[in-house]
Amino acid sequence: MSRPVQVVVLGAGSWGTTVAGLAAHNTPTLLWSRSSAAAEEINTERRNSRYLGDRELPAGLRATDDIIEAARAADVLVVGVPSHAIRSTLSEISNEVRAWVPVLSLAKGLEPGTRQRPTEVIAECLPGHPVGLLAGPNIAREIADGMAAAAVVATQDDRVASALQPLFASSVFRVYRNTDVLGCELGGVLKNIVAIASGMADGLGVGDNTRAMVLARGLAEMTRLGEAMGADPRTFAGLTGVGDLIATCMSPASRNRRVGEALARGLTVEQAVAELGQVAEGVKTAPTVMELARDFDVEMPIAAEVEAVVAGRRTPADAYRGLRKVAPGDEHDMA
Ligand SMILES: NC(=O)C1=CN([C@@H]2O[C@H](COP(=O)(O)OP(=O)(O)OC[C@H]3O[C@@H](n4cnc5c(N)ncnc54)[C@H](OP(=O)(O)O)[C@@H]3O)[C@@H](O)[C@H]2O)C=CC1
Ligand SMILES: O=C(CO)COP(=O)(O)O
Repeated sequence: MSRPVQVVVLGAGSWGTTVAGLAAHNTPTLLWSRSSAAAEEINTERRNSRYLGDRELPAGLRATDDIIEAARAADVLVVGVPSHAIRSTLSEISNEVRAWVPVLSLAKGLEPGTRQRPTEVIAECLPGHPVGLLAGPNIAREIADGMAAAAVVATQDDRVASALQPLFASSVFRVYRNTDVLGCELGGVLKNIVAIASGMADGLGVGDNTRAMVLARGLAEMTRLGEAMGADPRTFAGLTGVGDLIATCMSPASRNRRVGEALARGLTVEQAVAELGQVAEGVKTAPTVMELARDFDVEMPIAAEVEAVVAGRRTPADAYRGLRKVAPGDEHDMA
């Protein structure tokens, strides 16, 4: 009789812990935290109080602070640390993960400096492994509370995604497949920038029409850059595109949206991030996205204003005044 698949999740933040909880309902799951106190709390109290409050974690979930033990145990490796920490985390275990173990990214940012997507960083750190991602409109706390949601496993080889789907799925967590890894990954990355713009709009007290305009034109920017980079434009109309955009721009729990709101309240970006105490990937990713927009010659006026605010060159109110100056052309064209 074959033994069950061992899932290992690296990173015990809000989403890493939640995904580990999903997997633990289906198969043995080990969660690595760099904090021994957090690992102990998960093992003894079945809670990760810093990130998920009092929510109870499944009994089958085990945690460790030993990354070598975790890497060696993995039949499936899930990378749940923020984008800027993927390379340093995987460099510790590059010789420890068995050949052919599939690796799934949860991250929704770009690596500063290299401009690489998480799956590209993973492929460099763990060459030869099938690499993909799990993404979609997935606010961690709602899923940890058992509310219904859907996500996408994206891998180039559809057979790998088919094998991974049931490890994370449940009666309330639907897992779809998509072979457009680039499009799915960019959707998750780019919606964070629009969510900062949406939070700024809410902080400035705009109405629902303005909010809808930011979402619709933000989606147009995401799709334009994605298509220019080689993604399938249809992907942006799906869960990892417009789906994640809506969830992140509307949810009071979204960290990127909350950063935008804090900026509109007059906080500096450093103060906004400190107030949050969790990762908001859009802050670090905004300048990198603008570099890509220039390289691929794509107009991204909303992302440009967000980048200017995050860099401290513009106030949120000025950014919104700036957006009003963009001449509206054909809806399907550039700006
Ligand atoms: N939260 C959500 O709803 C969702 C998040 N995501 C994405 O998942 C990724 C992780 O986010 P999330 O779990 O929410 O983030 P959190 O801020 O909640 O947690 C980050 C985790 O990564 C660890 N970490 C941070 N820096 C390092 C480092 N340099 N080396 C090793 N570990 C590190 C933290 O450890 P410590 O606690 O010790 O600081 C913590 O365990 C992000 O890319 C995010 O965009 C995707 C979908 C949903
Ligand atoms: O990606 C997310 C939901 O799908 C979480 O968004 P935040 O990182 O803004 O909280």
